[in-house]
Amino acid sequence: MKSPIPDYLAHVLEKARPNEGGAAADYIETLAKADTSKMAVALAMVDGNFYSAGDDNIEFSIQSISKSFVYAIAIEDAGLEQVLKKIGVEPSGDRFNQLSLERSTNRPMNPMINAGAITAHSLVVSPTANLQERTDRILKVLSKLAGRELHVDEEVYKAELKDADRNMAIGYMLKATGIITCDPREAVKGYIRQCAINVNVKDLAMMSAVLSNGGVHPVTGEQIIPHTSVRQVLSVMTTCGMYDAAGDWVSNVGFPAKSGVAGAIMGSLPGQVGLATFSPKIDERGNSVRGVAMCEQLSRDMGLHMMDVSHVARSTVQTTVSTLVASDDEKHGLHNHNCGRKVVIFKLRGAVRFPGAERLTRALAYELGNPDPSDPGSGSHADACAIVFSFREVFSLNFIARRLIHENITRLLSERRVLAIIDPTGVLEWDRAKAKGDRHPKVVNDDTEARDYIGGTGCQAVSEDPEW
Ligand SMILES: NC(=O)CC[C@H](N)C(=O)O
Repeated sequence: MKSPIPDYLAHVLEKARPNEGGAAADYIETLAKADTSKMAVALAMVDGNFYSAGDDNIEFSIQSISKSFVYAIAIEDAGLEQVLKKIGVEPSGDRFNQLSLERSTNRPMNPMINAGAITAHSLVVSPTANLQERTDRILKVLSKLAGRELHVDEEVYKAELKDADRNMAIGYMLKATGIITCDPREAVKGYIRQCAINVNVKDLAMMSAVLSNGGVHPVTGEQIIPHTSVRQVLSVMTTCGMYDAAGDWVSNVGFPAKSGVAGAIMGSLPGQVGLATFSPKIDERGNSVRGVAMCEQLSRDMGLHMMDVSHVARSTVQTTVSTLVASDDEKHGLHNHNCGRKVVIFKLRGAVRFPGAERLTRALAYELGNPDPSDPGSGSHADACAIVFSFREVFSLNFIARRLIHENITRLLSERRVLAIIDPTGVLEWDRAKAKGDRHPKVVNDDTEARDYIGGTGCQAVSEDPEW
C-alpha cells in the first residue's frame, strides 16, 4: 500500500498554487530574481519520518527563520538571564525591520524582529567574538539541526550587504543605547551572513522537528538545544514569529512559526510535527502568501492548532505487528483475493491523533507495500491474505486519525484484501453509507469474531496469540 500522506501534501500545494498574491522581496537583489513558480511543503515527524511534495530540493536563504535558532544559541552562550536583559519577549506589532526599542528599557522588543535578532547575534560565542567565530558557530549548529552541512550563499550575502542601510542603522541604534557593545557593522554583517545560509524545505522541517521534539534531534538522538531553551524559543515564535501578523497567525493557524523573506515558513507543533513551506511571493508583512495559505490548510486538515483541546491524550500509541500463518489453506481453498497465507495484525493503543495514525500508516505502507530492493525488511508482508486492525485498546481517535485510517482501509480494500477490525467501542465510526466505494471491512467485537470472519473467507487463521 502506498501512504496517502504525500498525496495529501501534493493536494495542499495545488490548492495554494492559484493564489497569485504578493511579490518576491525586492530589497535584496538576488531574492527579487527568485523563480516565483517554485513551491514546496515538507513534514517531519518527531521520530524522524519524513514527507514532502513539490520543489523540495530547491534551496533558498533561510533569512529570518535563522532568528529562532540564533536566539537559542545566544541563550546557550550568554545565559537566559543575560539575553532577557538585552532582548524583550513582547510582540512589537511593528514591521520586522522597524527601528524601534522598548521605551522603558531600551531593549529591542523581541528576538524575531531585526533589532532583537542583531542583538542575539552579538551574544553568540561571546560579546567580543569576531564575525568568523560567530558564523562558524551558527553554521555548525544549523547544520547539525538539518542533518547535513549547510553553507552561506555568498551572492545573497553580498546582495543584502550592498543595501544594508536600514539594518546598519539598527546596529548603530543598538550600539548607541548600549545594548550591543561590539562594532555594530560586524554584528550586522554577521547577522546578514546568518540570514544567507541556504536550506530547502526538508532541512527546515527537520530543524523544526528538533524543536517539536524538545531539542532532541529525531534521527541522531542528540540533544542539540536544551529543553528549557526550546520552550523559550517556541513561546517567542508563537507571539512574535510572524511579526505584525502574529495575532492573525495564532488564531488561524495556531502553532509556533517563523517566516523568512525568501518565502519560507517553518512551523513547529510541540510533541507532534515540524513542517515547512516555500513559495517566494510575500505579503506586505514579509510572510509568504501561499505559505500562509498552506499552513492554514495544514492546520485545519490535520488538527494542528495547539489551542484545540477537543482531544486530551490519555496515553501513548503503540503499533505492533504480528504475523500468523493461515492453517491448511489448501483444504479451505483460498479464493480470489490474491491470497498468500498470512494474516497480519496491527494494534493501536491510547488516544490516537495524527502521529499515532501516521505510525500505523507507515507500518502498513512498509509491511504491505511493494518491497524496496535497498531495504530488505520492506514489503515483507505484501502477500498478506488478511489484515486485522485491533482497536480494543484505543481510547479515542481524533478526526484526522480517523480520516487517515479510513483512507488506509479504502486503499487496502481496493487491493482486494480481507480486512477485519476489532472495535468493541466503535471508535472507528465506519459508516457504510458514507464510505468511498462499495467494499467494506468487517467490524467485529472481539478476536473470535475476527477469526470466524477471516476463516469464512477461506483465509483461515490459527493463532496461538490469545489477544489480537
Ligand atoms: N524577514 C526577514 O526574513 C528579514 C531578513 C533579512 N535578512 C533582513 O534583515 O531584512
